[in-house]
Amino acid sequence: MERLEGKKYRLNLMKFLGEHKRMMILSMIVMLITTGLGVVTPWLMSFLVDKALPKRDVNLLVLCVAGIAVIPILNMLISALENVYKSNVQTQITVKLRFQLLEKLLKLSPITLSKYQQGDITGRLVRTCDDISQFVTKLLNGFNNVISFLFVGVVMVTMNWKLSTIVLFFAPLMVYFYYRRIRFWRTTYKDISVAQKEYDVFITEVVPGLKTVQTFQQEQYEIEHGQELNRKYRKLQNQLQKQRSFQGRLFWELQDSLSTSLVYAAGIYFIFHQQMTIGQLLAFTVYVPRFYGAINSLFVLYMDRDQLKPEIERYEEMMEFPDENIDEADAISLEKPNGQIEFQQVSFGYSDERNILQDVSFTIQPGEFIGIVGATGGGKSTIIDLLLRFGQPRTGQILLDGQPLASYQLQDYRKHVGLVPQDIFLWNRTIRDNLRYVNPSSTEEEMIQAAEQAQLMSLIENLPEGWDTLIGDRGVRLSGGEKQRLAIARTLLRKPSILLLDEPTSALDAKTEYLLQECLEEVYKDKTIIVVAHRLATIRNADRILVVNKGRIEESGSHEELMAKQGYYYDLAKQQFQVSTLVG
Ligand SMILES: Nc1ncnc2c1ncn2[C@@H]1O[C@H](COP(=O)(O)OP(=O)(O)OP(=O)(O)O)[C@@H](O)[C@H]1O
Repeated sequence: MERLEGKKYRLNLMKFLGEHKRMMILSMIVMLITTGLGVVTPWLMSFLVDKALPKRDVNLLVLCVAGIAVIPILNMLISALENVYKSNVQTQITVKLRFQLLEKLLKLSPITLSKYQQGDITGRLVRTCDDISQFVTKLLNGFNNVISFLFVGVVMVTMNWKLSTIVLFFAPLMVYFYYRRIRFWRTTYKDISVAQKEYDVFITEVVPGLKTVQTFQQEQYEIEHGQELNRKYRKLQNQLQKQRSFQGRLFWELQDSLSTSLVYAAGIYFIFHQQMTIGQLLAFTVYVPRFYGAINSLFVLYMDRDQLKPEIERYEEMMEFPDENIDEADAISLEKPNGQIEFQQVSFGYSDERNILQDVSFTIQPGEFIGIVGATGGGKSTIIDLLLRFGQPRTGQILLDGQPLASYQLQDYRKHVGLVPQDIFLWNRTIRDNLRYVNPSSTEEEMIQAAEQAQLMSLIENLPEGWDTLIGDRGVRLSGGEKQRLAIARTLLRKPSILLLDEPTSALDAKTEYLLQECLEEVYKDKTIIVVAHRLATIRNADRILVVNKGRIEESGSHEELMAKQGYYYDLAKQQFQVSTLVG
């Protein structure tokens, strides 16, 4: 299925900060204070050496020493406060990013999402959001560094502009170094992001697949596979960290010692020529590493931004998908459908290369019970998917009560359609909660009625905790047939006007299937029912049977008509039943 062109989505990280103005302002104030305090200490030191000491002014001396002692404590307290604010902002941004992405995912069709691996989606929903929000708070540190850089710069220039000019000598060198390195590291960042995704996918597959792993004794293979993925990730991370810390650290130390030596040499020269005081030189020895430290941190922030880029792109890619579960501007509401469904030359494919359904046309009258059978992979479930509006026909159209399906408000339409899918999904909640999920306002009587219709009551009555039994992940504590009956009861509780059942009884014994069918036919005699089945017994009583093969309707008619035709259906039946008993 071709991807619809979505609007470009760009994550504006600054906007996130803007949305937390109060906290940002507080954080900024705290940062200004801490940066200011950081500048005051060296200034007090120079004051102590140049003014208090020569004058032997005890009061001034005590004041300077007290200031030098108290400022770090104040700094620490204020920084702790700032950290609390920052982590608060970070949590809020994580929640917002996750929620925004979840909201988007819920607007996409399962067909679109089937192109992605589950682990990849979970990774985006959790880790990617965490990484992004962590970076957003690092941006606050970036402001801190800019302020520190400007503050220290201004104080240095005011103190001694000549020495300040010499100090700046190393700045272009630093810019050049980082410029070269950043370009080199960029590829590694991408590889790390891919390796992370691979591990996410592996772990989300291996846990639900535990039964398969153990049955086929592939534990060792999975351990080795997991180790291999981890090794790859660790190797890339180590390589990057080694380069970042070793090359970065080496350059930083070199630059630090050279600039400090130059400051000392030039400073002593200026002192000899009475162009500078000893106190000022002392202050410079503290300011210079702080000045370059701020520049260094800004580059580190830039590198972190680079590292985060693939993650941001992963997030944006998902957000760029156009919403699929939205209505046309003039969509009409649907009070209660009669249930007449018409496929008019419908073609559909999941990818551009191949059509799964080809020119499919049929009409279902209100209240008809339709069976769909055919070879595996022929497109039966795809017909159900289209009826649920998970995809749009590539050509042709589907009508409900004479109107295009797409012209109805989607939420309205889906209210009237009930599905029992082939691949049943149940929540790890109680039986009661699984039923209530589809109709929270249902009464106890309605739930019992749905359970009775789905032949589920015998199960509930035999469970020690009855309705309040927890059924495990995806209903793992239930048998296949029990899951199917619970899924049927759940759908019946919705009281849909159109009932779609995709292999609903494949795991049931013949007697239970018979009882269920009797019940369904009775309850749904005036409603439209479409049942996809491989077992022909399931649809034998249908008003009409559509035989789907390779994306086309090969035959259609009642069981008797199709048997008499001796075509595709007859061959299918021959494989399943004693032909003589059926024809008779
Ligand atoms: N989400 C998807 N993405 C890509 N291809 C898909 C997707 N779902 C189904 N297909 C392909 O579409 C074809 C028809 O699938 P469909 O599930 O409709 O067949 P079916 O007749 O219901 O088969 P079965 O009887 O085995 O359930 C298959 O070849 C299948 O591989």
